[in-house]
Amino acid sequence: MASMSEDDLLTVISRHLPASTATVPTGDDCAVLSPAGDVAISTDILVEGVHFRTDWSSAEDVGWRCVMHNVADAAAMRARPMSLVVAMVIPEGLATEWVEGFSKGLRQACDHIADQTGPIAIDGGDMSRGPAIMAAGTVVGDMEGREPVLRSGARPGDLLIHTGNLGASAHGLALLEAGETGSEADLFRRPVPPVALALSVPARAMMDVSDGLVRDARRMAAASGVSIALDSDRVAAAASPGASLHEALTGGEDHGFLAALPPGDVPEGWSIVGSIHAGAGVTVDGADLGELGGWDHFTA
Ligand SMILES: Nc1ncnc2c1ncn2[C@@H]1O[C@H](COP(=O)(O)OP(=O)(O)OP(=O)(O)O)[C@@H](O)[C@H]1O
Ligand SMILES: Cc1ncc(C[n+]2csc(CCOP(=O)(O)O)c2C)c(N)n1
Ligand SMILES: [Mg+2]
Repeated sequence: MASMSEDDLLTVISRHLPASTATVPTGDDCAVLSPAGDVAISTDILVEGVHFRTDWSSAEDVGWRCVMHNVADAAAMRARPMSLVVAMVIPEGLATEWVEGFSKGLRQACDHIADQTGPIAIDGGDMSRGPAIMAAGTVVGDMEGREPVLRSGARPGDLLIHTGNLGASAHGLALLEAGETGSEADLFRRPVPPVALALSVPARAMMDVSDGLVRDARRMAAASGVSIALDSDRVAAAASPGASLHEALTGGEDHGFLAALPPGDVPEGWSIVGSIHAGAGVTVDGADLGELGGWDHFTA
């Protein structure tokens, strides 16, 4: 690593990135994009020791997550994820192979998303030395003429629906902490947000679930000025097979989608987990949950 210049490292990284359709792709001071509609933009950081451990996740896994955490935010607005820039902090002594593997993971995730919703590329980034591995992705989403779906659109009478691997990441984390393996550990390493389902759902409100169902539902309830009633039987039925009810209610990082849908048919791939009412806050089976929460970086 010490012998590699920044330019050499960039050459290694670039070799693995997906082909771009950007008007000006990576390589200049900025990329230039030509979206069809309004732009949705969001950013998400992964920090070694906080979001991943290198003994639990390969470099490819971390690259994959960097893309998935970001594209989920774009899709949650009903924007088609079209481009990412990725800024990295690389500690001294980190093998070039790790950075190369990370780039391969970016590519694998972009290929997966491209298969679902169309082309997406890494159109730039930045690198610096620093004390721990960090990767900050910034996603650009193309609204393509659609109206954004906000957290504030839920109305009393709506159904609360979810799609994704609810609780899988939390269960996977528990498996890894116990030194065990399993399909949820794989989903922790490589979450798969169902972005195509988010882009097509006729929802009134939507968000990706990053900090846990209850905590994120509270955010939707607050933004919409409504109360959200979660039904534990329905949550358990919607949960990822190995996940407990507690993991489904409080686990984060699955990056599935939570949406408020006007009454009617539930689209394929989505499950009802609750309902929207007048009032405030979130209940489970009618009970106020007090502090039962989810992930908070500053109190965890
Ligand atoms: N440091 C910051 N400066 C400005 N805005 C911020 C900052 N951190 C968060 N925000 C904004 O606050 C809102 C809530 O942030 P939060 O990180 O909870 O978003 P989120 O979508 O729930 O997270 P995730 O990326 O895990 O899906 C977002 O609109 C985000 O852009
Ligand atoms: C090593 C390790 N320990 C704990 C966790 C759990 N974890 C970290 S951040 C987060 C919530 C989402 O954060 P953000 O909103 O920043 O995406 C969760 C559930 C992990 N992933 N890795
Ligand atoms: Mg989000």
